[in-house]
Amino acid sequence: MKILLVAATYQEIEPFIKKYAPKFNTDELIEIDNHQIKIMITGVGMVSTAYALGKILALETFDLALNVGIAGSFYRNIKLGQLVEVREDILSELGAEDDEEFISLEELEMGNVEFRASEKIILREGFRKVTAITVNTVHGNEDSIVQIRERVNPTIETMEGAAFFYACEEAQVEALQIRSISNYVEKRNRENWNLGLAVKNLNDWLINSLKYI
Ligand SMILES: O=C(O)c1cccc(C(=O)CC[C@H]2O[C@@H](n3cnc4c(=O)[nH]cnc43)[C@H](O)[C@@H]2O)c1
Repeated sequence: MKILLVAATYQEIEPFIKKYAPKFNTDELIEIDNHQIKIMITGVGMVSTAYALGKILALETFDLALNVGIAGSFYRNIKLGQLVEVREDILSELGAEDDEEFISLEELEMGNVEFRASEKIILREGFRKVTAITVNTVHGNEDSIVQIRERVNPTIETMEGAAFFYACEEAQVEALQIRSISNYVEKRNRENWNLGLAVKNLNDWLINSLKYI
């Protein structure tokens, strides 16, 4: 299978790159068992993700695009360092304010804001399946966290996932998204993040289990 492995930053998949592509360059095709894997680092956020994906998917075909990275969880029953599989991802900020109310782009009949993972490619791991939102501004304020929980009730949030699914849907490429929880969505406190554990667990999975897809 030809797989496009997509991460926002080099650091999130550094252990995997150091093991399989120590002289990492973006054109390299890595061979792991029966797979050929191309790595793409998009930069943080929806705009850079959509641009990077749009560019490569216009030129090359892939059997699967796999978006990996860290994420924040709205739920404390998901442990820091736990891997989750995003099945549905929502562009929760795309719409209009109507005084106290929010009207989504979908309700405005101007486009889709919900994107789904591939139904065809099923991972053997029993990762918790979650609904994500994709945001430009990481939630870090108690009032805005209450509001988004009431309006959407997402399980996790990232800054890229829905843009990734959107680009893959447009290019008709099967897409999966695996995230490792680095922090809880709460009033901003970077000291509570466990980036090291999240990156380690994500990369242990990539190194040991990518071959089983
Ligand atoms: O220090 C900050 O306040 C801050 C603001 C914006 C971005 C960051 C990052 O560290 C990049 C986040 C990176 O990881 C994903 N991520 C991880 N946790 C969250 C979250 O709670 N909410 C949204 N995204 C998150 C995200 O996909 C980025 O790629 C720090």
